[in-house]
Amino acid sequence: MKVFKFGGASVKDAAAVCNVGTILQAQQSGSSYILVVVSAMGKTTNALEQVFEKAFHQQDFTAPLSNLQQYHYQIIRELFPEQHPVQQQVENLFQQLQAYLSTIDSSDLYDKQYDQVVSYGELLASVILNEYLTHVQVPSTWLDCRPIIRTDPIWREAKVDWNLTQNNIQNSVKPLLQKTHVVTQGFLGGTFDEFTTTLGREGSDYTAAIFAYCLPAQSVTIWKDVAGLLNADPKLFSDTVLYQEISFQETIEMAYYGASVIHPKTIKPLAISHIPLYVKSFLHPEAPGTVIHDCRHDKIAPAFIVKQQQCLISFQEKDFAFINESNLSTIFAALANYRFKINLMQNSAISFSVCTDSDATRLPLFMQSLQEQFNIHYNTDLTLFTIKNYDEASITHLTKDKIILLEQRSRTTFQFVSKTGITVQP
Ligand SMILES: Nc1ncnc2c1ncn2[C@@H]1O[C@H](COP(=O)(O)OP(=O)(O)O)[C@@H](O)[C@H]1O
Ligand SMILES: N[C@@H](CC(=O)OP(=O)(O)O)C(=O)O
Repeated sequence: MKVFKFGGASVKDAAAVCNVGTILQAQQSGSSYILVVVSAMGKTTNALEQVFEKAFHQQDFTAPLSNLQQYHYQIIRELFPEQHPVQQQVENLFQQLQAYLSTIDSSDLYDKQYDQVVSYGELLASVILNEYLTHVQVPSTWLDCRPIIRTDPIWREAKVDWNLTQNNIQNSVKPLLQKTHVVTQGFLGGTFDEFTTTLGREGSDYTAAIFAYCLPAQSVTIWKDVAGLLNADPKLFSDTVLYQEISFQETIEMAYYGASVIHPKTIKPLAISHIPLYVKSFLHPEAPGTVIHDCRHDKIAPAFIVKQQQCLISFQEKDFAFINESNLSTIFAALANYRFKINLMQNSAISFSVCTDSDATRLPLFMQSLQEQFNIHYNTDLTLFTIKNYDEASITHLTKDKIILLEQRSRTTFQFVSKTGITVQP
């Protein structure tokens, strides 16, 4: 049993959906079926976020919702003959979404209602892909993952209940995979009282790992618009190098530091169950791509990782007290309380600095909660650069012309926070 994950870029239009069909047709062996995890088409999740934002603030969301409808209808028109039943299914989903949007209550939980709305991207994509596969005679069954992937109600960042989820997958998904491919949604889960949850933005890679761990699968393949795992994002750096083979450990660290090609939570379930992860190009499916698995490296090309929209905050006790375990625990408790992840930290005698993702809503509240005890200084719009497996040449190359506010180096990793960013290549 294998798991394939197709992200937004791989199903962004009708031609892309056809290409997914071709990839699956090439896999048909008759005896081994594939669990297919699909994300929302193209930039649908961003568009649904905009629709939700307007609905929550009681603003008119008709135009962005209608654009989203037209986008999906256009894809269907190009893929299916007229009067195909998929049309009704997609219409039903849009009607359900519209009905939910009309009940949105600004005085109720933002994050909970957000999850109910953005989940429609994956529901639409999975219905369309499943119908398309059936249409081109690839045996396939649609699966609603929400009663299967059981989570807690931490909206937008739900935690998986592994025991329940594994039981569900063993009892209801494994038997299905004896007969057909199964198409399901990435990114989504469900609570015991049947509310939809999401696993964190870009969380469909993680969904693939959850299914793979629980089946267990022989491998996971995530299909991307790049040749595989590269030593840098090709949108930010020229002359990137493909890792043909790389260890789970190297990859988990790259994902943690911000290599957005793989969601950071994806690696752990695969590493502990020794399930190889292939990163392959949906544009060149015949190319080998990258295999991430149990292996050792003597030497590996330095990896350049960039995290944008960073904030560097420094704290000093008002009475010049030393930084110690007690005031650090106060700062850490506030970071946890406001759900800030520490991307880098450093302390000196009387000052503690932390680099986190900027968040215009939570940042002021977080700082307010500490301002009685600490003098707080901060800079926003910063970039955190990381070089894994650095050499001196790579440091010289990357730090050239940068205004550096803080830097740190360990035996393998060099990081700095910079006022100078990096531009996306056209
Ligand atoms: N180290 C890296 N190797 C390859 N791609 C990377 C890397 N870091 C960032 N990326 C970016 O990740 C993108 C693919 O991931 P993503 O957009 O999340 O795909 P999808 O949403 O289709 O699953 C690439 O287009 C590339 O710009
Ligand atoms: N659609 C969700 C989940 C996801 O993982 O998408 P993608 O595979 O396209 O990154 C998001 O955009 O966050």
